[in-house]
Amino acid sequence: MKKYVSKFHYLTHDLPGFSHIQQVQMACSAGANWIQYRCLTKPEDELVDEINEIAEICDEWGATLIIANHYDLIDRVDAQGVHIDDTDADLPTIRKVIGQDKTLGVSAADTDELLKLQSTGVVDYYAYGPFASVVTEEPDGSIPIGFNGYRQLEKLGIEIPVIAVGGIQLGDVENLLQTGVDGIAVSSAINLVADPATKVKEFYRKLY
Ligand SMILES: Cc1ncc(COP(=O)(O)OP(=O)(O)O)c(N)n1
Ligand SMILES: Cc1ncsc1CCOP(=O)(O)O
Ligand SMILES: [Mg+2]
Repeated sequence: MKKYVSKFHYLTHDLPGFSHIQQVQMACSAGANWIQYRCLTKPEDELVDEINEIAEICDEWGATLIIANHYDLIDRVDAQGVHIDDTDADLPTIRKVIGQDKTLGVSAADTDELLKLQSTGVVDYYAYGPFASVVTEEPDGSIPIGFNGYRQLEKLGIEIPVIAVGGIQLGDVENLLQTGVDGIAVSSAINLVADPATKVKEFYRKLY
């Protein structure tokens, strides 16, 4: 079943003084229609409450909610899908756990990983990156893909939407879209600036 995947994925981030809930309120009210809750710090019981509070905000604004990694929580939260950052995860099992109706996105860092994901037949979109260096993370050895890397996608015969991610700034959007990617995912370029809501709107204006 082919599912709708937005051109713009807004990712929350663990930040002092700007909670995930505040981030989602900001993004939805600025027009974001696809929110990924990416919390790497909280225990499970706190996650469930926070995700359900965020789900209410998303419902109010008509935004899709994806949760990063915690697919095992899917029956306890009102989210429309899951993003898995580990390409080596047992994706067919994860698909079984979440069911056919939920969206399943997975990260890939090179073309071999993309092809491996494609061979599973259970993934709805690929997040391919990092595009450039990611300021909020310790270096993990990933080689930035850059515009040229995304231009190679056409030759690979990838049939599922590819979302560029990692270190994307507003000024990169036009050129990224010309490479053939289906969309972009952004966290830092929005969450770390003084006026994040204006930045969300600027990303939308570049994308549509
Ligand atoms: C849309 C999207 N892309 C990437 C990630 C996470 O990035 P990744 O580097 O694959 O994983 P971690 O840094 O979280 O280990 C994401 N969550 N969503
Ligand atoms: C944390 C992370 N690591 C690789 S992609 C990604 C998500 C967002 O990257 P950015 O914060 O640069 O938009
Ligand atoms: Mg990473």
